[in-house]
Amino acid sequence: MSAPYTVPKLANEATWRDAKWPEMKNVLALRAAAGEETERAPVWVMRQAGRYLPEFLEVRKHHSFFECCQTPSIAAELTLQPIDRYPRLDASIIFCDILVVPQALGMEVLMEPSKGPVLPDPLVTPADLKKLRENVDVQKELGYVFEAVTLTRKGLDGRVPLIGFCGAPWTLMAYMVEGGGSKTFEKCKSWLYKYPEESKQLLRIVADVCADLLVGQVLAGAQMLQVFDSWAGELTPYHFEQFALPALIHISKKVRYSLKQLGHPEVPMTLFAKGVHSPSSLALLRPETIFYDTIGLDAFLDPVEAKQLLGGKFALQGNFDPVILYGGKEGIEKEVERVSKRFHQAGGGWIANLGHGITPNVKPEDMGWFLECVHKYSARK
Ligand SMILES: Cc1c2[nH]c(c1CCC(=O)O)Cc1[nH]c(c(CCC(=O)O)c1C)Cc1[nH]c(c(CCC(=O)O)c1C)Cc1[nH]c(c(C)c1CCC(=O)O)C2
Repeated sequence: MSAPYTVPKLANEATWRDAKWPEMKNVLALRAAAGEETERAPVWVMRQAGRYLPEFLEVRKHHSFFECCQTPSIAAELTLQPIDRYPRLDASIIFCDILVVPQALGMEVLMEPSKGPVLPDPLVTPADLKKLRENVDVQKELGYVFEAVTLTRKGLDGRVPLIGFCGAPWTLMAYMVEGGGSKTFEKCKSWLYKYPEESKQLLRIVADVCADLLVGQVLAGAQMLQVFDSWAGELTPYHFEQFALPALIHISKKVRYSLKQLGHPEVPMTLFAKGVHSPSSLALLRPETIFYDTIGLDAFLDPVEAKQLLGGKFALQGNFDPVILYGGKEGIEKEVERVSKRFHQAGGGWIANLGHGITPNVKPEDMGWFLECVHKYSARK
């Protein structure tokens, strides 16, 4: 039988075994990802390197967004900023963006200050699929991400584990077809109705690059992985199952297969499928069916209810409302206490996080207070 997946060709394929990484001082996040009920919840925050930090804005004054992503020394510096500022963070996430995958496929992506991402030449009909680069060489197109990961892992000096990530195929397809963000998702959703087979083909093309990007990050030093399906909630449960989910499973299976072929130990994988709330969709996300270890919840799910639908003794991640950070000291403390009780009741591993990214107007000291509260109230008595 032929191999089910093509393992990417990567520069550090032969050398990862020789890497001498600094000894880990804090592996709480890795333990929780393995399903362990840790003495307190490890905590990190989506978009923890971002515009709420003055030191981030200072760097951004001198470099464009994608220049930051593409220059390994800058990406590493930005990744380390929140870790240096907040000793209470228990994980680091590499500074990059989900849209580097459409770039690797040959699409132009601009980051416009008032609009966010813009793809000036989107995919309009399936005939445009031929514009995409075939057999993407991730080492060539995205080698800068791998370099940034290695530099960061060294710079972390074992303080906390490093998370690698990618966008999910459906979320990336949304950007590639809409040409940027959208309120209605009319164009990308109409592809699913008009061109179901070509949509699946596109999702598969994207998933292949995503998987290779994740494998490359692991060989370069990433210790955990997260897939961001930020627009999963725009789909009906039927379309989530038919389109988004098979592409997510393709990623987890291809990553696991490739790492095994390369002789690398497995790393925990988290799926963050934002807005997936229907009981039937959640029931599809059982780790044993989709091969992800941790399920990230957004703020609109109750951890106990979600756990009942998901079943099993595995880890949940989340799910504080990002607006908690505007709630004032007392408001933050009360809400952390309330949500912590729900996660304790849900049982299994818990990686504390927001239910979506931290927003630009948060005061850095409020983020610090939030982390302090998580340390206090997530402690199991
Ligand atoms: C949808 C999505 C994108 N990017 C990402 C997602 C999935 C998570 C989510 O749903 O928020 C993921 C992402 N983007 C960024 C990271 C870095 C790591 C981290 O700290 O979490 C991660 C994990 C940096 C970033 N990516 C972006 C910034 C800000 C841009 C700037 O500095 O000008 C940062 C720090 C830009 C970006 N990138 C994207 C958008 C919509 C925007 C503009 C809007 C916004 O800023 O929130 C696409």
